[in-house]
Amino acid sequence: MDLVLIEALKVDTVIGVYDWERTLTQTLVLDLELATDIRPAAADDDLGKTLNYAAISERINAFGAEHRFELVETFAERLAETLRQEFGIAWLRLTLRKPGAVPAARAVGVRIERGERGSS
Ligand SMILES: Nc1nc2c(c(=O)[nH]1)N=C([C@H](O)[C@@H](O)CO)CN2
Repeated sequence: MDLVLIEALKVDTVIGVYDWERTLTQTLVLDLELATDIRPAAADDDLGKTLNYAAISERINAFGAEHRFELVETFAERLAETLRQEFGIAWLRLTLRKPGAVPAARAVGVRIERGERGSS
């Protein structure tokens, strides 16, 4: 199975468990690997036959503006569900980093994989 990639996408959102975090916007950094078969799009040179990484990136930014979760786990899980439903993504790997959350670390976060990854 082939992959469409989105790397180091910055997403502004209200996120965090502490009171001070409920009053401001923070920036998450997302990496996504999205399984698809790129051959139909490549054969016809047709964007309509693949996953449009620009449209998906816009949707992720809108998702960040729409929601105010406490946990990065919740953001990742709900975003994965939304993208799989809306874009028909069979399998994805999502890495979500919250830079600055732990000052001694470059970033902290979660990585999830959802769906069935095809074999061809
Ligand atoms: N596993 C998690 N641990 C923590 C989270 C989280 O979302 N998942 N969040 C926080 C705080 O919001 C932190 O980011 C503030 O700096 C702490 N631990």
